[in-house]
Amino acid sequence: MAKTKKQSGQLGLRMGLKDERIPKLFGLLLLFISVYLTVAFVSYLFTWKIDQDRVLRFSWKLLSEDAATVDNWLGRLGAFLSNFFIYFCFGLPSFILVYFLGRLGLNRLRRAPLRPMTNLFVKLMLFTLGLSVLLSFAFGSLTDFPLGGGIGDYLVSHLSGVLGGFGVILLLLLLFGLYLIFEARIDFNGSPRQIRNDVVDHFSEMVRFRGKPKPATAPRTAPAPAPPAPNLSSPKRETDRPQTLAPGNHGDFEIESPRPRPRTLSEEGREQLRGDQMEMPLESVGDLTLVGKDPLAVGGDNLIVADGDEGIDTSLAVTEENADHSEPYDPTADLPSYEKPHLQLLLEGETGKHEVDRAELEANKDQIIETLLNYKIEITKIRATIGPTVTLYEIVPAPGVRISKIKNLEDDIALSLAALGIRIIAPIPGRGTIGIEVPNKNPQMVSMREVLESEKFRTAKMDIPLALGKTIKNEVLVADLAKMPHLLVAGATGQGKSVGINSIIMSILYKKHPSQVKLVMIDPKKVELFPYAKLESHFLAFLPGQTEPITTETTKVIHILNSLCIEMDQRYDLLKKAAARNIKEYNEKFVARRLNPEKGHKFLPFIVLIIDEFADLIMTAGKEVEMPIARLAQLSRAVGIHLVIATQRPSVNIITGVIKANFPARIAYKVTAKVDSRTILDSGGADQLIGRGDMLLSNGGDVVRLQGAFVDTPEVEEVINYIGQQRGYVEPYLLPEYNTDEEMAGSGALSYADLDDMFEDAARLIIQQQHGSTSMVQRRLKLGYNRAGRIMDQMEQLGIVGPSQGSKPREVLVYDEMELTRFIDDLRNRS
Ligand SMILES: Nc1ncnc2c1ncn2[C@@H]1O[C@H](COP(=O)(O)OP(=O)(O)OP(=O)(O)O)[C@@H](O)[C@H]1O
Repeated sequence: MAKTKKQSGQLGLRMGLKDERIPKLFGLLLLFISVYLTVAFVSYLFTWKIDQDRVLRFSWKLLSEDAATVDNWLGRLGAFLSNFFIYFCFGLPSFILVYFLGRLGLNRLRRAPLRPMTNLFVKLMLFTLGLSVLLSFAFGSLTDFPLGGGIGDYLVSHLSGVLGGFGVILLLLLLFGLYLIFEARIDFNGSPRQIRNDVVDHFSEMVRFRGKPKPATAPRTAPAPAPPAPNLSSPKRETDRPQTLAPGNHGDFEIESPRPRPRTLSEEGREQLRGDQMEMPLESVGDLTLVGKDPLAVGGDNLIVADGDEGIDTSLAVTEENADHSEPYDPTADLPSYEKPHLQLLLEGETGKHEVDRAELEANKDQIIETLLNYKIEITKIRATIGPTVTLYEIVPAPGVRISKIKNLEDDIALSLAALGIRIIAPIPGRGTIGIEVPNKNPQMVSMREVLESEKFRTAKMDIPLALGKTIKNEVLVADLAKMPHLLVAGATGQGKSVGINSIIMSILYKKHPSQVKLVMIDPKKVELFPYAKLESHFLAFLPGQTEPITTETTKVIHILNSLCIEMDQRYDLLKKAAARNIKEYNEKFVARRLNPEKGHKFLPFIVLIIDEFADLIMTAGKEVEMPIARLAQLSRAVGIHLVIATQRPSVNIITGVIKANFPARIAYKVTAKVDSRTILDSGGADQLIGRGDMLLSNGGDVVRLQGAFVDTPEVEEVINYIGQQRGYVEPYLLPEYNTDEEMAGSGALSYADLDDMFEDAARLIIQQQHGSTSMVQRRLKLGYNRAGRIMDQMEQLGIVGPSQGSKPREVLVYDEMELTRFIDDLRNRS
């Protein structure tokens, strides 16, 4: 009994020490001390002359001597401590130590690992000493103030005795040089400007010191020009308005606050119209209701499908490491100086042009009513919602009127309204009303800039937010590509598809750091995406040895698609090892340092594959392209690989059943025939669009009409240049090597029949264990020495393991079992 009590007492003690409140308390105390000393030191700068005599006279007894008065703002303790540190120790650089105390306090409060603090302490201590010497040496004789403190003065007098004054200067320079080489690791190969930039970067980084140690494997970034200053001379559309961002905050959506642009009368009128909710009897003159809710926005945000990631088998043992709550891993730390593009690089939207005057509304409404009456369709109410390019008239038919009847009159109504692009939605899903969309006489262009600066986009907490355009209700629609999870874009030529692709890419570039998203670009037409090649060392991913980062040739495309499949398999493997269901969970674990990089774990960026025009690919390579696309589309969602594929040939031999089945989210621009619309959306509608970025977005059935955001090629180039000029990764993001069948066949003249019966088991074992040892195969599979040796040789011939290395195990060259299965299937098919 006594023993149990003792045990529980120990347990209590242990729990007490482990109690996370203790380091926090300690941290708070340190912070207090740091603030206290800062104030005392600052006060010392003003009061040192008055206080010094008293402090020196009383020494530490000052603290207990009530009669002694001092001027320091923090009393006798403040006077004593500041005198001690500044006068006796380090002079002005004492502030550096106070800074360190503050950092340590924060570190304890956050319960981050202590090791970086030790490093920081050593660094700052040396820096403090060096600075004390420098100050004493250079300015000590100019003032009575103890600039370098007692220690600085002592070292200077001692050193200058030994080395002479000039010797001290040389010594200081030597120390600085050593610091640059060993600590700042400055590369002296660059131009003087680059070296200077690197030094400045280093020191500013140190002062900012985020305490996030770079991962051991982090590539060192090459010296490159510092990020360019914001381009203040970027072109403006129409008006040359003042800058709206504070310098230095470019692209930082949180702090950027656009100045409200001057409103035009017509805009104000519109706003008011939109705000109004008027329901009037039909007979009255202005019997229009302007609604505030978008009846069509059945999609809206709902477009983003619920997060039902296809889970993977997580039964494997969890290999969690570093459960000691170290400081989170910061994927952006490899490129800390990267600045997202700022909004001034884009043109401002047109203003004052988009008038929808009341007369137009009334005329359209009257005509709709009249036309319907001609066909004996009575209605009880009509409401209008004005969008950027079209106005939606929502009508409530009189009881007893069949909806199909109205639907059949679509062409007649269009004819009588003498306008192109009438689209009838009968009924509007979930509302039981009928929608008639009529194009506005003066359509409004939706600029990329206004959608990017919208609150919705700026605050979007999505994995891959895409600001696609504005809905009929003039609301910016932001969709998450990660949840779509792939996007098929189609439309006749010249209707806005390329602009749409650019706006998708812009959304990503404006929101994401290069460590978070990688783009794989395929452009068989060779003209659309080539400007993005400049993002090679920032955002692009491609194959090793690929000279052009944007893939244009069909054979290379096949390689890259298969390589992405391998990347997908490898990612699944990593997820499985980490017992994570999807990339989000995986990265969360990695960031929390619960996955060990030494076991192959790494932060996984999202990968977005963009194919601008896949028609030619399907025509020339058929299944070879279609199959990997389908495989990726089916499986890649959970591992963060998303596809955006576009075509201007929306026919069934291009948008095949296989492709359609795997792309629930689709965008249709204007097409010429209803059948094309059906091919893309499974319904008509795209043939009635008006072009120039007018589009329908469908996600698993819901269809939303949008006016796509417009971004012009020069704007795109500005943004690309802004990013391209910044320092990038030394190593671009490379996809796994893909060996073609011929290459694999060359790896050995072995046929499937030649393989030992136990070959597959042995290969699986080796791959699972990632350990190429013959004796392990022997032992685990109960095989004789010779047979196991033969199997190993066969594996070597097939490139599964490397050559024998004497007594050491062979290198395992195949990473996961899926790859092995592919290997074996290929062999089997060939024989
Ligand atoms: N969102 C938009 N807002 C306003 N105008 C647009 C928009 N998108 C496209 N346009 C207009 O339509 C023209 C053609 O657009 P775009 O080049 O994107 O078409 P496309 O379908 O890609 O053509 P192609 O298939 O020949 O490449 C643009 O130059 C522009 O004038």
